[in-house]
Amino acid sequence: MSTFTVTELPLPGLKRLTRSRFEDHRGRFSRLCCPMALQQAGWQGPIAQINHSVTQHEGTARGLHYQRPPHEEMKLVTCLHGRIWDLVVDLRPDSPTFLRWHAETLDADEDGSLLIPAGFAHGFQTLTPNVELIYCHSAGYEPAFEAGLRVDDPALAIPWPLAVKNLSTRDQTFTLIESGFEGVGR
Ligand SMILES: Cc1cn([C@H]2C[C@H](O)[C@@H](COP(=O)(O)OP(=O)(O)O[C@H]3O[C@H](C)C(=O)[C@H](O)[C@H]3O)O2)c(=O)[nH]c1=O
Repeated sequence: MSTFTVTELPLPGLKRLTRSRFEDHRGRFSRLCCPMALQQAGWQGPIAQINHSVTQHEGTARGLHYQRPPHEEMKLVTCLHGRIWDLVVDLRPDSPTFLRWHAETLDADEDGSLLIPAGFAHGFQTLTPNVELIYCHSAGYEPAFEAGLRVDDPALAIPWPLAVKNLSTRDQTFTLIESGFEGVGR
């Protein structure tokens, strides 16, 4: 069984993975992540950490987060319950799509995951109540290297599908992108 099919997305290195599923009279089974298949899809480094988040209310946004070098990280984001609008911003200063964003809808009843290269900010908005996500990270959590962008930054002009709700204080207080913003190059 091939683990997943890979769809290239408009920002270089960003991919949608669609898992193969086994279904029978009991339900369904799919392989969530497998180092060899992930590497073939472009994953670099270990699976250093796996995180789980639960978000109760529809319209909640979390993000836009990234870790600065040398702790920048790849992420594999999968929705286990509910539906989200999952968004990334390309922060690689040498990228032809620097500061461009792209979003994908991830639904627990489908089999998609978003494979996000290092050098991207990531965030999402819940489109249903009771959303559960699982994240694979290629680097461990380094709070001193955590950074973020504002979900309402006019430089990004992100058209969130719903009115944004329930931002954390931290997410409300990131600084806005100013001219000369250099992204997260090494
Ligand atoms: C990421 C992380 C966080 N934490 C602690 C720090 C806070 O005390 C608490 C919640 O963290 P945070 O507010 O950053 O959680 P989210 O707002 O859901 O952010 C996450 O979701 C956005 C959309 C992402 O892309 C990030 O991977 C991730 O930071 O867990 C840890 O102890 N370990 C960790 O690896």
